[in-house]
Amino acid sequence: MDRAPQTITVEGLTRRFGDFTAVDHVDFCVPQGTMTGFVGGNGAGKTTTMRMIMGVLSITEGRVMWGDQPMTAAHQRSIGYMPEERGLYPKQKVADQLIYLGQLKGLSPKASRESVMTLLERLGLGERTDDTVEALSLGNQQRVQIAAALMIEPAALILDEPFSGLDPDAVDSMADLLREHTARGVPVLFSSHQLDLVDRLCDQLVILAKGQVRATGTPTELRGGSPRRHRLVAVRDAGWVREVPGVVTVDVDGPVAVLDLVSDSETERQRLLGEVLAEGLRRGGITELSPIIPPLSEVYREVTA
Ligand SMILES: Nc1ncnc2c1ncn2[C@@H]1O[C@H](COP(=O)(O)OP(=O)(O)OP(=O)(O)O)[C@@H](O)[C@H]1O
Repeated sequence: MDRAPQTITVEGLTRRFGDFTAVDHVDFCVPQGTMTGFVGGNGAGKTTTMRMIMGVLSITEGRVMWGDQPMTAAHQRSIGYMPEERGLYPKQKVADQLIYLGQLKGLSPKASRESVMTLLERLGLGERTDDTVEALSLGNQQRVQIAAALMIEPAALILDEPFSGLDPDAVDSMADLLREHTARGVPVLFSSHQLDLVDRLCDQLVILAKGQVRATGTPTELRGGSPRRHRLVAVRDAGWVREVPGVVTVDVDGPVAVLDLVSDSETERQRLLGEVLAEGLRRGGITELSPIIPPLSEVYREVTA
C-alpha cells in the first residue's frame, strides 16, 4: 500500500438525513504537513464530515480528494482514524489488543509489538500494557485509542476529539506525537471544543456552524491580521496619549491605557506605535506597550453568531 502523505481536499461535501442537511456543501483542505483544527458547536457536523472522509458514512453530494485523485478505500486504510465511538474491547489487555490491530493493518507480530510498546511508553502507559482496557481510567482509555490511530506510520490522521478527557501532560505528549507526524508531511485533521488548545496547536482552523463552513485560516488570519489594539503602561498618568494624532484611546486608567491604532495598513500602525513611543519618552517614560491579542473564542463567537 502506498503510504505517502497527501493533501486531503473536501469539495462541496454534503450529507442529508431525510430532510435534514447535517453537512451542507462544505469545502476545505487539510494540506500535507499541517495540523488543522476542526471546530464548531455540538451538532455542527464535524463527526459527520469526518465519517464521510473515512468512508464510514456515504456522501450525499460532493467528493473527497486524496492529492489529485478521488479518495479510495485503499487510501482510507492508510489513514489513522480515531472515531467518535471509541470501539476498544473492554475485557482485552491493552497491548494484546493493539498488537492484534497492528497485525490486521499488515505488521508482523514482532514489528507490531515493538511499535505498540514504543507508543504506549510515549503516551505514559508503559506500565499498564497488561491491564484490561476496562481497568483503565477514561483518560487512559483515550490514550490507548490514540495509540491505535497512530500505529503503522499513517499517511494522514483524522481524529475526532482526540484531546477530550486528557490531562495536561497527556495533551503535551499527544501534541508532540502529532507534530512528529506533521514533520514528515502527514496532514492532521482533529476536532475539538478546546479553543485555547486549538489556538496553541493548529496551523489552520476550519470553523463549522449548522453544517456550513463559516471561516478558515490560520489563527492570526482569523483574528484579522496583526492586532490593532494595544495596552500601554506609562511611568506616570497616561492621559497624554489622547493627544497623539491617529490613535484612538479606548480607555485610560491612571498610567494604563488601551489604544486602537485605527488603520488597516501594517506600515501605518507601525508608524503610530513609533509616535506613541516617542511621545511617551517625552512624557516621562513607558514600561509596557504590547498588542492585545483577542482570544480565539471571541473570533469563534463572531463567525458562528
Ligand atoms: N445517523 C444520523 N441520523 C440522523 N441525524 C444525524 C445522524 N448522524 C448525525 N446526525 C445529525 O447531524 C448533525 C451533525 O451531527 P455531528 O455528530 O456531525 O455533529 P458534531 O459537530 O460532531 O457535534 P458534537 O460536537 O456534538 O460531536 C446533528 O444534528 C445530528 O443530530
